[in-house]
Amino acid sequence: MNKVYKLPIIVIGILFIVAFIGPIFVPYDPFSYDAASLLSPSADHWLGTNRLGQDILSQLIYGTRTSILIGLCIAACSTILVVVLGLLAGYFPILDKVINGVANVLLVLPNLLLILIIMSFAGGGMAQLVIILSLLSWPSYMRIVRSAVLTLKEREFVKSSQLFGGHSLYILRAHIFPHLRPIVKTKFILTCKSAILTEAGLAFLGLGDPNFISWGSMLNEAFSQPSTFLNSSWTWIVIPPVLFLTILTMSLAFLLEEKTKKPSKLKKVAIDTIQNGLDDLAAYHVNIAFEEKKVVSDVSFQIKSGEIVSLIGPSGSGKTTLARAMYGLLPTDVWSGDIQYDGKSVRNPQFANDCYWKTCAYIYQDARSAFNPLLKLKDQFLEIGISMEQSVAAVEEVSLPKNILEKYPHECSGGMLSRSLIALAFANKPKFIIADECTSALDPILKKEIVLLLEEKVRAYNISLLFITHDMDVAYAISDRTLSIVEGHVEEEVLFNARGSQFK
Ligand SMILES: Nc1ncnc2c1ncn2[C@@H]1O[C@H](COP(=O)(O)OP(=O)(O)OP(=O)(O)O)[C@@H](O)[C@H]1O
Repeated sequence: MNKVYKLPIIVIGILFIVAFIGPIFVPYDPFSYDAASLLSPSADHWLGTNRLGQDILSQLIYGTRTSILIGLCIAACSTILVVVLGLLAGYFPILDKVINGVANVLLVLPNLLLILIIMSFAGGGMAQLVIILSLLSWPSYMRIVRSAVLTLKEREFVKSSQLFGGHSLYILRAHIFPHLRPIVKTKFILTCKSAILTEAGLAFLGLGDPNFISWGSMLNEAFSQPSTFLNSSWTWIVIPPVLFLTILTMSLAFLLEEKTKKPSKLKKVAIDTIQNGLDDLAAYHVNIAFEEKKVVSDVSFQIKSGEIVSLIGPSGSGKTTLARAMYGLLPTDVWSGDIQYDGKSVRNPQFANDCYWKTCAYIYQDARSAFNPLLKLKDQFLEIGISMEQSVAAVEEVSLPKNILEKYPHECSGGMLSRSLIALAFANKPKFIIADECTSALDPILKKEIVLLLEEKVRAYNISLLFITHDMDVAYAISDRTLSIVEGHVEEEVLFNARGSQFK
């Protein structure tokens, strides 16, 4: 586990123990005035006493409990409001106007002023504070949850659950809420932090609940005497509550750091001296594992300039995983070995900048999800660094009309998008292309068309192609060689004169 992630958990754990077990062991009643005023730290009073003769250590321990309880109560109430109202507003259009309207009103109100006025008139009780802060702190995050729900309810898995007759509450709980967990976690932690700070601020201003000791009320008491900073008493009456407040709020902020995933158990294999000549695509001793599960074992192969090699294998054998590693799309800690294009390693952080769409291109399995739905196709062509004229030439080369560049992906058919993706891959005339089951979603006629187009272009420009498929016919029809992958092991099957089988 990441150290930055672990430390705040330990600190917060210790503060919880102090808050909930500490009061059992406190040496003095935090409200009693029995001791002398402003005693410096000693064996009797470890952190000294304040102006009223109250024990600072006992107050600090009770203050920790108050701050943590306030933070947890407000964060829980506010987060429940955010989730429930956000789900209802996003999923049921009829409730959206009402909930959104209330949120809009609350968002324009000056919160701090409102809290000060209400706390002054309501007497500053803890219950009032929890209610006011919970009611004022939900609108902004509710809007985020609502937007996420609006997007999620258009996704296919939600639509199909609706078609199967799923009840709205079931869909909200099982299909939508799990996607909101990162937002909910962030909201809970940030609200907890700001509630602790707000309570401390109000108590410091003298608007806290007089029945509870809090870090803010300790500071209020410390600053109520003009001589605080004229002698050394500030070191034991000001520093402890400020330090605890800082430590707790900083730990909460760091709690938002992402936990690193468990690293996969891959042995680093020493790579032999690089043997591939230029113009080769080479994989050396590639091993891929996700946590405990090994997906690809010690795979090595080379593809020479202009060669078409198919990687075939049953579903789940590791084809896509290997292809993703070959294009540098997998995190480097889940795979070992090396993969090189023209002697350039995908492990090099500069590889993506220097080579993507220039030296090598990748044709994704699903053309529709490869394009950004909010950008016209022309913007996505220009993104790879070619001019408008080159984009027009690229689409015309795959027999598409040039006006397709003015369309958004949703205005194109699956076949048009597959052709566009091929046009994009060939636009810079790269030396290598990896095509990952790029025809799997197409009907047989279109599949044949796209495969033959791909082969024609690859041969015409002498490009090396790694074609991933589980369709043997297609593999035999267009490849110079096939590699078959079974349970993560690659075996080579050389084919002579195989091209021209029944696929054509
Ligand atoms: N991110 C991941 N975490 C854990 N396991 C994964 C991950 N990605 C893939 N796998 C596992 O790796 C194995 C190979 O998956 P992969 O998608 O490479 O298969 P495939 O040969 O391309 O299958 P298909 O032809 O059905 O697409 C599967 O068992 C899969 O569960």
